[in-house]
Amino acid sequence: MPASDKADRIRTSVTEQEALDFHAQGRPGKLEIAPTKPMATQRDLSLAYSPGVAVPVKAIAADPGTAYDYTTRGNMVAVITNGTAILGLGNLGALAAKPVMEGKSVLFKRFADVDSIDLEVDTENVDEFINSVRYLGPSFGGINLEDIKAPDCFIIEQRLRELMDIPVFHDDQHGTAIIAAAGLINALELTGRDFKNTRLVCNGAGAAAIACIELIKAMGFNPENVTLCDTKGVIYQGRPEGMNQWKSAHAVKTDRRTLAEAMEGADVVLGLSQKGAFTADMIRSMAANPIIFAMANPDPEITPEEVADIRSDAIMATGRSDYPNQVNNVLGFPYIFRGALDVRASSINDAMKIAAVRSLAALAREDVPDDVAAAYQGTRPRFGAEYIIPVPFDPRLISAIPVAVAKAAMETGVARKPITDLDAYARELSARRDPIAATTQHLYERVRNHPKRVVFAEGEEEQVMRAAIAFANQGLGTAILVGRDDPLKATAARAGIDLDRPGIEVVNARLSTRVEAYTEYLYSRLQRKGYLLRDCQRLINTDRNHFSACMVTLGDADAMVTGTTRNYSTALEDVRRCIDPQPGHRVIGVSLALTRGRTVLVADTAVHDMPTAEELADIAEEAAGFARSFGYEPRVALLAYSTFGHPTGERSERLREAVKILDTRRVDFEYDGEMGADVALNAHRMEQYPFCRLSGTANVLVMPAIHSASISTKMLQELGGSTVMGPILVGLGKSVQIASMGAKDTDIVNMAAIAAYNAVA
Ligand SMILES: NC(=O)C1=CN([C@@H]2O[C@H](COP(=O)(O)OP(=O)(O)OC[C@H]3O[C@@H](n4cnc5c(N)ncnc54)[C@H](OP(=O)(O)O)[C@@H]3O)[C@@H](O)[C@H]2O)C=CC1
Ligand SMILES: CC(=O)C(=O)O
Ligand SMILES: [Mg+2]
Repeated sequence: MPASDKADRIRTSVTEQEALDFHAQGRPGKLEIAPTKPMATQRDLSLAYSPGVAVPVKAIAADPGTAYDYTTRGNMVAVITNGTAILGLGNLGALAAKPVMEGKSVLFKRFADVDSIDLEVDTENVDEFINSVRYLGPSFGGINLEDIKAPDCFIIEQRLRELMDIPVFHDDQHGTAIIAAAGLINALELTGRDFKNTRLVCNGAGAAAIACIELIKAMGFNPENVTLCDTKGVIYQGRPEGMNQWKSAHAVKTDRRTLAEAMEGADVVLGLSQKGAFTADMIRSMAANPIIFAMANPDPEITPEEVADIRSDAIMATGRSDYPNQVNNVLGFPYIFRGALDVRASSINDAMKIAAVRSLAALAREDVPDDVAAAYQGTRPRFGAEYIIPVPFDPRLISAIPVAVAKAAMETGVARKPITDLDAYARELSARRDPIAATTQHLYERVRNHPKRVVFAEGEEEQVMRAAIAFANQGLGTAILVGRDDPLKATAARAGIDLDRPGIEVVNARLSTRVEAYTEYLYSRLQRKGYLLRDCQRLINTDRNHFSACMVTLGDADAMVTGTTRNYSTALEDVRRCIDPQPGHRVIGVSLALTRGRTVLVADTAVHDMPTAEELADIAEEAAGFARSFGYEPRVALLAYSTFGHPTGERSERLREAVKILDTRRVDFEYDGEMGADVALNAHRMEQYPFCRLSGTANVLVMPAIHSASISTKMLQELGGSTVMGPILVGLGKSVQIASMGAKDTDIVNMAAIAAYNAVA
């Protein structure tokens, strides 16, 4: 497949409206602060606040190191900017930088469980900025400077490093340099080049660019072979205009004056400048097998499609997440600070940065194990031109990079709390990562690689239209909206939604040429169940669930999503009138409960009211199969209020019976029960039953009945802070998902994506 086709296929897009809606919906912005201690009783108040709080105050006054034990300091990083170089958008001011800084803060949390707050300082005066930050040291374990223009950023970072005793790290400089260096090491290896003889051009001579070339030179890259360019062209020795001391340090003796001249015959070009800075002719003039890192955000110096149109021998990377090879500092800052915080480092030094580079470069060369493959684009990546660097969702990053950084900090004497057992530390780190990212990433990427036609049965609803557009825009396939023309158009017009776009189809049941075929099909199924032909005609003409389910059954769509306007059970009955279970399967609902560091699947949350022992065994089998399809190796616990026979009771008997039935079926997954939820989910509690056959805590929970399934998942969601996806329908002969009544557009897209995923052969 030509590279440009591949890039088109992989690239996703979001509309400007979607980006605004995403930020505005619910609580505006992307962050909130949540307490970590209960504040429920008079006693809590006495401990958290006066008088109890005085005790840690005195302890910290006596020994400042204990602030790490008694306050948030040890896991708290400030993301600080003045908005003078926001991405590649330029100087748009402190306030406009806030969405990016909130974004960096949530990435800290999402990827490395580092708590973070954004601070926008409204001054372009270097001294004022330094003074605003220097006194904030007691509040934080680290300072991540962001999007401050060069050369101010060099002075600011240097002075704050001298003034503060916690890590001060300018992400655009060092974060970018670390990732670019790791990608470069791998790209050089793949093209048979080395640090000595490779000729590199760097376009941009600001924060990111200067740090990148300083780091690679520090790692051994031949300085004579590096040409730096800025808006005025090549930075040559003696250039009079647009210079500063940081540029001068990298000025070279050369007759070349323009970027185009510099790039002629170059092996590598790093873009840390602005959208569109590289032309086709420049790329054409580069050496064979050129390495092109177009890292400007949000739009690169040249797109992978444009490069692919010119030449097929390039290794291409951008700063964006929707192309292969994302060279972006998101791969670095969460993990570098994780490691630095965990050893209470006083700074982030060169050894720690180089350790991060090597760790990242090495990870891309390793085989991708099964449980990690899920984070990649449907297919398992292999070290090569389209995979020179891990993706941000790679779950190995959290256990690899912080360990390397912490180790380097200890070796260079900046660790104030060394870690003795680094293996145990690596294991702890894995548990800090929220698994939802890898799960959903895998699902979306698989569908993107196999786009589907999904019918959205309730097409007249505004949130369904928005979901359909998001589905199509994300490259998941074609969204078919079912609805009557007039109300559909009226709702779209009122909501300002334009449905006339690629990837969206509208089908009106009354006008469809397929009505007769659907009616005949439905009548063949229902004629012995008391339905007349005219009843079936009415169902097809007027009921969108029946019409849509028949579309899927008769091959006019691959999958269906419904549920926002009806009760779950009503929608399910409608669908089941048209679609049978998969042969040999039982239809059940599985909910995914995602809590920090852990995912559990709960079944049956949708169909069986009070299952028999036989049905419970079926549910266990269906749920285990579903777990595998999502990349989890199932450990199934059949739950009850009792554990292995105590206390005795009739309800637990059914679960015990189900375990015996599974024994006779010789299934190929781990299961045991009956047991309480505490035993299933807590390794120490499980140890009290050494005969328990599960090799670890359960990740699939079979509930004794629908009420306990529903109550427990809803409690997890409301009280436990879990994200719950589902119920996801499993076992139907065609792929249908039912969203919950009143679901928002993002929930509906998720359900549509799951429906499409299940339709992928
Ligand atoms: N992928 C990633 O992880 C990251 C990417 N970046 C991207 O790098 C770019 C620069 O960011 P940063 O270093 O923080 O910003 P700075 O403001 O510090 O530096 C910008 C530099 O780019 C130069 N420049 C701007 N336009 C052009 C052009 N058309 N041709 C040549 N040089 C140009 C400027 O030249 P002059 O000195 O003459 O004004 C300046 O040297 C941005 O697009 C940003 O998004 C940054 C950090 C991380
Ligand atoms: C990624 C980043 O930090 C930037 O583009 O500025
Ligand atoms: Mg930045």
